[in-house]
Amino acid sequence: MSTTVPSADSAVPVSPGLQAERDHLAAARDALRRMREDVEDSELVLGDVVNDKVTNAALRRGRARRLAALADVPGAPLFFGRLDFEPGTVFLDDGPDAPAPASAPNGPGAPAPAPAPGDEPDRVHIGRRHVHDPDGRPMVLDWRAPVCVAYYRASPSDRMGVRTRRRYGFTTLDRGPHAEPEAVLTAFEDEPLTVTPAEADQRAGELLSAEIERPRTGPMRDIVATIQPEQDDLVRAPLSTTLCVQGAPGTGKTAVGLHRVAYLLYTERARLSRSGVAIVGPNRSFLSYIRDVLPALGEVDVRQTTVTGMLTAGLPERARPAAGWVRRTEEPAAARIKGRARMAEVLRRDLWSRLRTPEEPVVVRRGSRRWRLYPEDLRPLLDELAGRGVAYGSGRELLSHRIAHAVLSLMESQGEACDDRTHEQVRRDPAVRSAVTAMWPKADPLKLVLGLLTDPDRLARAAEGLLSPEEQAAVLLPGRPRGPKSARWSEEDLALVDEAAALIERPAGLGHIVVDEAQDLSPMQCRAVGRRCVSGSLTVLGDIAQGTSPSATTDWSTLLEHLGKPTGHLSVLNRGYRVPAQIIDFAARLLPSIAPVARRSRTGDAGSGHPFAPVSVRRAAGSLRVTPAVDGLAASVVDACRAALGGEGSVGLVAADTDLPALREALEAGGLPTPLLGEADTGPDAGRLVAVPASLAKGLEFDAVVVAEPAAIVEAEERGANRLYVVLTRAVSTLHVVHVRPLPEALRDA
Ligand SMILES: Nc1ncnc2c1ncn2[C@@H]1O[C@H](COP(=O)(O)OP(=O)(O)OP(=O)(O)O)[C@@H](O)[C@H]1O
Repeated sequence: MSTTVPSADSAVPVSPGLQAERDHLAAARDALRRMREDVEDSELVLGDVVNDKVTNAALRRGRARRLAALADVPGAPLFFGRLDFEPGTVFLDDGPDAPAPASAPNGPGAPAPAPAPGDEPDRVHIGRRHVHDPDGRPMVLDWRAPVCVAYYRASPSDRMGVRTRRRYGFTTLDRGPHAEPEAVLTAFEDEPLTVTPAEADQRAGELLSAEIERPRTGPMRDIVATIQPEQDDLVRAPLSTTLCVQGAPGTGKTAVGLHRVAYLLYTERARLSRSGVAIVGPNRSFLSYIRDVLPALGEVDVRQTTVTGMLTAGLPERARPAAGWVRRTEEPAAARIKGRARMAEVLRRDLWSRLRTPEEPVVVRRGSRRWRLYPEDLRPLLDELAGRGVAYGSGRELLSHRIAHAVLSLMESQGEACDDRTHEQVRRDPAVRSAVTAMWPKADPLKLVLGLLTDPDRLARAAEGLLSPEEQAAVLLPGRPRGPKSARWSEEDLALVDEAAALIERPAGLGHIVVDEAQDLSPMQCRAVGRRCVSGSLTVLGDIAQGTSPSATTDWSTLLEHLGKPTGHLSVLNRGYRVPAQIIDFAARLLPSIAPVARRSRTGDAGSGHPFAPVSVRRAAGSLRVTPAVDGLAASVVDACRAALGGEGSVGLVAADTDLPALREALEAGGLPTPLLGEADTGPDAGRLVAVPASLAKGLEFDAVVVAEPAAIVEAEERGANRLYVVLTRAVSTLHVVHVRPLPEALRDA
């Protein structure tokens, strides 16, 4: 049975069922407001002695966080679904006060018993936040609660105790510039789980397509109302599991990663709020695109960064070049060499080659007496420590203790009384300190890498047997930088700096890291991410066919090894949600050349001939147009963009980075000023039409995409054909390819 009232207009009569749901929504909103007020009114100030001030500040931060987590989500209803369970499945008695364990009383395929008169179901509304009434009775359950699993996974063949699943349609009312938009329920659809599996599939498919095709106007939105069973499996995998997800374009990898973070924070909040969680994405435009998803799910405390952002966060601000840490793009060949894992050994050798065996004795004066340690006494101390596998930085400290201990042994053998104070005094004695500095010099990661990459002889010593002379020449830094601040670092250099920093002092660990577009990480970058997660776990998301970096991986198991998680569990997502079949079939023609099957990793076959191709869940007639630009590229692109703006939602014009300026000028001249993605203050929500350099298209999507001159995108870089594959798979509804030059061979005759 389904009820649909397509309008939010109060003049249109609504069915009693829909009215009841609207009333419940209004009551839940009131209850959430009261929950917020309770937090706002909570007493914070304990006093003004110093300790209390510290505690107060922490309490204030905690309160701000709780308030942010209790914020209503403007434009989205507080609940998106409802489950009617068999009576007694969820609640112990006849009310929602006492939840029972969420076990499924009916085994897979068990028929639904016919409801007896008065046989009221256990009813739960499901939303992004938990909301309870003033008596503590749940009005909306958080989607992450165990009982809500059934919303995503129950099916006619395994009902999990559910009689009926209800999904809501809503519309967002714009309340003017000074008020938040308001979500109004306009419809609901009931899915009895007593139908045949085929009927259920068809109905669920229609709902899903409607949700995916809802026009986009801004940053990515959550998919919490329509997470699919294969996605839910990954979202709810336990924290201890490191997951690696190979997924073709638009299969929901990013969405899964973000929802998994929200889920883990719900189930393991205490552990993860101590250790921290981070999301690592390919670039700042992507981060800006995904920025609203976690806050919409009530999670406001997750760091979202790029790999380089993560690696440079701990570097001293005073050493930061004025133009930013990354000032140079590495040539592909040099990038590959610098990205290889063996660079870690080059750095290790260079760092530890700084140890010096002493040539002079250490002489400690105490009163009228002098205590001497000779080089032959000191050398074993140095060798023993160097062989123990300690971090370089802590070795200095340990050496000073060893030397003090040896001096104290001498003193005691001569009848001197020694205690801990004597040990500390000897350890801090200037003679001991300067011996330590001579034997175990201080090290700074930036200076170490700078020194190594600007001194061919030093590099040759460290790289012997690891890098050929040509490879050594390729990794040297350009120019003659005087110090770290004037060096022109590349992203690959900064991964080396991070390796050096970790050799000196091990970095603090995080509880969980999600790495998106992980196929592009070099082995050295993987090591950098992995060492921040030694005792935590990772969610590694990517697509081998979308690898565009010089070091892009061709094999997930190797990448997992570099991340330090060789037993990570590999899963494949192959149901494509974003891109209609006509478009994905067109783009997938590139796959045999960009991701030859011989290079496939342990993935399953998607069923469409290539292991990395998705099977689209949607077909959309007329979604693909490929047209030669008869009036020249710019004029045709302007026409294509104008036509795309005739439809609903967002429009992305994607072209080779160097082609974009001329195209933007033509658009401006044609009355369509088009902001550039990545420009200050322009995110994907800057306007309906945005110009996207091909190099920044990864991970983004638009309702309509215009791609200008594929040949130029292919030519722009070494893995340009992979880049083109990324670019061609950004469209949700329509893709229009405009070209003057011949298309890449695989795409001809479209
Ligand atoms: N279960 C779902 N319900 C509704 N929309 C979905 C679902 N799964 C994915 N989508 C939508 O499909 C689109 C693609 O999702 P997402 O960006 O997570 O895919 P991806 O695998 O990371 O793609 P790419 O590799 O191309 O970056 C998004 O708009 C997302 O909201």
